[in-house]
Parts: sequence; structure tokens; C-alpha cells
Amino acid sequence: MNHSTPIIEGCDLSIGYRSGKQVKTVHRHLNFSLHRGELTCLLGANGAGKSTLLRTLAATQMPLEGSLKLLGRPIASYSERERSRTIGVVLTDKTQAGGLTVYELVALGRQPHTGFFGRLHARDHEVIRHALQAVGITHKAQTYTSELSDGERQKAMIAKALVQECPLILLDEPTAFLDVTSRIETMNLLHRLAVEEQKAILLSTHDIEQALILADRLWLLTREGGLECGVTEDLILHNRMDSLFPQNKNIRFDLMHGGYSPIVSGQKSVCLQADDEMLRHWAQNALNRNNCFCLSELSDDYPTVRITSPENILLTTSQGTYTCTSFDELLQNI
Ligand SMILES: Nc1ncnc2c1ncn2[C@@H]1O[C@H](COP(=O)(O)OP(=O)(O)OP(=O)(O)O)[C@@H](O)[C@H]1O
Repeated sequence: MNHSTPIIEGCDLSIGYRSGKQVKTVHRHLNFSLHRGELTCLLGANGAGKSTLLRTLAATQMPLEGSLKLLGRPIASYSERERSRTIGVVLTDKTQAGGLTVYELVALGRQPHTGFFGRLHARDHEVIRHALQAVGITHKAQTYTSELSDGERQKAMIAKALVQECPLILLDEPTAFLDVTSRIETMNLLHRLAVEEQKAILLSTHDIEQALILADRLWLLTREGGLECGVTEDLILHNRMDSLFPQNKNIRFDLMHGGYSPIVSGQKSVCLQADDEMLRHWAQNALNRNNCFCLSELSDDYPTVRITSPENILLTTSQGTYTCTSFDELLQNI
């Protein structure tokens, strides 16, 4: 448990939208805190309320009720300038920052610290150089942002938030649009920054696989159950991941492999024996996809598949035993 003073803390918070006299409550009774040195991932189905919560934490939207404290003080008591020195926000917007170089874009993040004319002093340049280095895009400093890849642009946006020198950074889907390498790099980078720069970092994501690997804590948000917070492995091993998509009864969380998969309603039963867990996993994957439900125990009532390597798969049916040298062959004969 993290006993440090929370950077931000919500108690009995209601979030949602006001329009004239109309109020649309998205969530009520939310309780949470974020601490320095930790990467937290906010997970939830489409429409669960992740963006609404992030906007409330960023103070671009006011809570409907309850208490929201930033460094122990009500967030509503902060001036805009104070807030921009405390909360860095990175939004996923591909159209941002057209004709600026990376250096100029990142320099914009210094505005909360520079004077009215935004003149940069030696210390500002030092902070900018440090941020470019921390995210690994020093070599792109003089490149126009319009000429960056999506992954590089995301790093530039993270550097811009870093130069604000805020203890709290909020990111809305920072890995959307990124390929798998850039997703891993970005998540790794954010975790490293949380630890090395002692930031509290909260990001929303649909990239559950990466979140489970790198998040110190998860916030699971559902319309039905509200917000559940905890250390990643505590939530996984207490079967909380199954509650994330309660509307969809056809998927389940695979505890062994840390991902979601469709519930198998195979019409044929097959006894599956494998030499190791990896072979079992992929054999089961192939059999499930081909309408077979896999049993671990042997039974004379059903065919048996015994796999010792991808080239040695024994299929035993009432007609005898047949050796398959590939999954292709097995699936044609099952
Ligand atoms: N400006 C708005 N005014 C009123 N309701 C809104 C507004 N923006 C979002 N909502 C509603 O708030 C609920 C939560 O939406 P939100 O965008 O926070 O979900 P989300 O978890 O970020 O979804 P996604 O994963 O699809 O981005 C939805 O029912 C949505 O229709």
C-alpha cells in the first residue's frame, strides 16, 4: 500500500454533465487516489465514463458533487495557472500542432512557468532538452511535427507535458493509433517516467494486454459497478477482470494468459493431452476455434488429441490412431 500523500484524491465524487437545469450523472460515489511514482491505467468499455472522469480530474469539467482534492486542496480553489503547473494533460488528437518543430511544440509546455511574453530562459531550455532526452526524441528536435510518425508525435506530446513539471500527468488513450512496437515503447516510457521522475501518471486505454503488464494499479470503470481500484495482480487474481464487460456474456478473462477470449460453446468434446502449457494453449486455441470443447481427463467416449510437438499430434478416435504432422492436418481430420 502506498502511504504517501495523494497527488489527487476523490471522495464520494459524482461526475457527469450539466446543461441548463438538466443534469446527466455518469457516475456517483467514486472514491480514488493517485500517488507519486505509480502508473495507473483506467480501463472500461466504450461509454463507461473514462473520458468524463479524466476531464473531471483535469478540471476542464466540474464534478457534480463530492470532494476532489489536488495536493490536499479542493481543485476548485486552484487558479488556471496553478492548475497548469500541477496537472499535465495529453489528449489523443491527431490534428494537434501542425507547423511547429518538435522543440517549439515542447517549449509551449513551459508556458505555465514563463512570463507574459513566454520568453524562454536558460533553465527552460535545460528542462526542454531533458524532456526530449527522457522520451527519446532529441534527434527529432528540429523536425516539423507534421512530419512525425504517430508514435513520435505521441512522445513529443508527452515531452510537452513533462516540461510543465507537474506531479500529475493525465493521458487519454495515448496508445490509440499506435502499432504494437510503439504501444509497448510508449507504455514502457510512461512507466519509467512515473518511477524515475516520481510522477503520478493516469492513462485511459483499451490496450488491456499492455496495461496488465505495466500498470502498477488499475482503475476498472463500469456503468454498473462504478470504479474499482487496486494493484493490478490483486484485481486479476480476485477475478475482477470479468466484471469489466458485464454486458457481454460471451467473453471471459483468461487468467492464465491475461487476455479476453470468447466463451467456448464447442459442440464436440475432445480429450486434450499436451506435453507442456504452451502446446496445450495453442492446441486448445485451434480446437476451440473449430467448435471443439477440450477436456483434460481421458475418456473413451470422446476422441483424444495428444500433442508432443507441433509436428507430432496423435489423434485417437474409435477408428484408430492417426499421426498428424501439423495443425492443418489435425483440423482436417478431427
Ligand atoms: N458532452 C456530453 N454531454 C452529455 N453526455 C455526454 C457528453 N460526453 C459524453 N457523454 C456521455 O457520458 C457517458 C460516458 O462517456 P465517455 O466519453 O466518458 O465514455 P468513455 O469511457 O470515455 O468511452 P470511449 O471508450 O468510447 O471513449 C456516455 O453515456 C456519453 O454518452
